[in-house]
Amino acid sequence: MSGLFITFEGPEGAGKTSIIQKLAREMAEEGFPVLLTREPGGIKIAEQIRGVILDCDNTEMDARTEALLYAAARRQHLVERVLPAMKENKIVLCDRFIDSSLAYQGHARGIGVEEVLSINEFATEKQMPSLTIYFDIEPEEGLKRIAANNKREINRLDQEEMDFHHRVKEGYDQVIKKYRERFLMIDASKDFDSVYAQVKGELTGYLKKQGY
Ligand SMILES: Nc1ncnc2c1ncn2[C@@H]1O[C@H](COP(=O)(O)OP(=O)(O)OP(=O)(O)O)[C@@H](O)[C@H]1O
Ligand SMILES: Cc1cn([C@H]2C[C@H](O)[C@@H](COP(=O)(O)O)O2)c(=O)[nH]c1=O
Repeated sequence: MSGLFITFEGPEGAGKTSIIQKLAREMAEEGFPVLLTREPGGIKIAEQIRGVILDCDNTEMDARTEALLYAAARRQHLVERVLPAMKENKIVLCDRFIDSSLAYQGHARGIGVEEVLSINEFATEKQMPSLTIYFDIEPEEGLKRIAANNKREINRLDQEEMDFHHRVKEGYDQVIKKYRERFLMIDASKDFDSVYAQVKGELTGYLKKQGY
């Protein structure tokens, strides 16, 4: 398989989506073969599953049902969008992937990181990103940013209590320890331009090492 699969992770409101959108635009202008996509979603079936998972009315959803729905959306998105793009030598930039499931469902929901990893290994046939850029921010700060953005729709997971968001951060800390060599850490608490410069600098260095 050629191409590159790069994922972006972090708690709610860390700034991933805004930064990656600008990054993808600039990289495309510079001639890089970039594909920007997201999870859950990115293609029709996965966007439909996203609707079910994030619907604020679905408060009765069981934690394992939630984990399976994320894994199902991931499977379809991987085979329909990510892998074909990689075959065409594209650089796939994906807003969230398996690490979100390990942190949110595995740790924060209490299912267990290894249990959630095993259903995801089934879903992905062990396809992992080559690089993951982690947006490091305290949950309170990220949620404050979301609250200040009146265009952003609040979803079912945003509405979880503060303890849940702290457990998500703890979950990410575990995942980063487990896969240390794949992660690049970004201080996402800084202003937008500083965060963008950090991400662009790190990614450019990585792409050079990969022969781009
Ligand atoms: N460095 C920054 N400083 C202050 N505000 C920011 C910064 N980066 C992004 N924002 C703003 O914070 C809000 C959340 O950003 P964004 O949607 O990009 O985060 P996200 O990590 O994708 O969140 P989520 O995963 O919850 O969707 C937006 O209103 C965005 O404009
Ligand atoms: C992939 C994935 C996502 N989540 C959570 C994380 C967020 O709360 C939402 C997605 O919303 P965003 O605005 O696109 O970040 O879903 C999760 O719990 N598990 C996952 O695998």
